[in-house]
Amino acid sequence: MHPFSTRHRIRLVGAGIATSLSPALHEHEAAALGLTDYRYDLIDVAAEGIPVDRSGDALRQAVAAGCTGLNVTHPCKQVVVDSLDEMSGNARLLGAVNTVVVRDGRLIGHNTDHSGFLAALRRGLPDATLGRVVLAGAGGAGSAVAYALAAAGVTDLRVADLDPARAADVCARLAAAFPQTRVTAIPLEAIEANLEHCDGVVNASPIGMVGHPGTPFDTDALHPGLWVADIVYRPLQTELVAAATALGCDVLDGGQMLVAQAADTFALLTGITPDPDRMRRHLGELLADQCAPTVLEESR
Ligand SMILES: NC(=O)C1=CN([C@@H]2O[C@H](COP(=O)(O)OP(=O)(O)OC[C@H]3O[C@@H](n4cnc5c(N)ncnc54)[C@H](O)[C@@H]3O)[C@@H](O)[C@H]2O)C=CC1
Ligand SMILES: O=C1C[C@@](O)(C(=O)O)C[C@@H](O)[C@@H]1O
Repeated sequence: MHPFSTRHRIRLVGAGIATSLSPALHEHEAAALGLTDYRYDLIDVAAEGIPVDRSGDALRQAVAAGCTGLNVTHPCKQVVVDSLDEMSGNARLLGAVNTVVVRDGRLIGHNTDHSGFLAALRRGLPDATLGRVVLAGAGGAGSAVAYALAAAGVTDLRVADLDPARAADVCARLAAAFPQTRVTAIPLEAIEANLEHCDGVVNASPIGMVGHPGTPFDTDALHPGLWVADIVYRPLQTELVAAATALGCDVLDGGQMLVAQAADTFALLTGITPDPDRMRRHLGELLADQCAPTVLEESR
């Protein structure tokens, strides 16, 4: 029997997600593929007064109420891990989940943030030198980005987080999985000094997203030889992306990763491989509707 149903009730669990473009991206792609019974809705734990440490319960309640698959986002990706029945190898190694597949009532955690970032990096910055790279933010998405950077061949990765224990945890996990990559936790205030001798920098902290204005470090430390990636996509043109673009750096915005991780999640949930080019075009249209100038548009 085919393990995939034709009825899909997908939920995104997270806080402050009202402006997420995932519902539109998923539903548009489903319709284009002829999946007429595909709905993607939000469970905003902040708006619904659900404490973050109970987000795993929210996830199970959603499944009991008929939900057939989930995305999980900030700040729940690590918290929900203990509520799952099973995890993919990558998700277990990362200790973070952004996709939950439901099979016979069992909740199986996956992580498409790492495959999504890797695909985005390869597509958006194909010539990036992958020697020494600084990563700001080691939360749910940051740990996945760190994994992708090590998998891409970065030889010296320096990780900073507001919470130094998180940076140390990601470094410990990666050191075991990627012995060829030197992985070091650095203090937040050391980012600028480290950038001087780096090839690239990635922001995987929420700084720059709607509700978290600013940049994760002083952009005076940027230099034109540096490639700059930001995974924040609301807005696409973060202050960091704007400063790096103005300086002539090679830049990757968060839209590329958004599409790539959504495509990987869609395939896990439906068993059908979506068309990432169509999804990218649709994201461009959604952002144009919001009157946002996009680097994604220019790179199409
Ligand atoms: N483009 C895409 O497809 C994706 C985008 N994102 C975005 O990435 C951001 C982070 O998401 P998650 O990792 O899920 O959140 P999270 O809450 O799990 O982790 C955020 C981490 O950033 C750290 N942090 C906060 N301020 C910082 C600063 N100034 N410098 C360094 N670290 C700092 C926090 O301590 C925490 O460890 C969000 O804006 C989210 O929307 C996340 C996943 C995919
Ligand atoms: O964290 C993110 C971003 C996202 O939550 C969104 O905003 O649409 C969708 C999630 O799948 C992904 O892991």
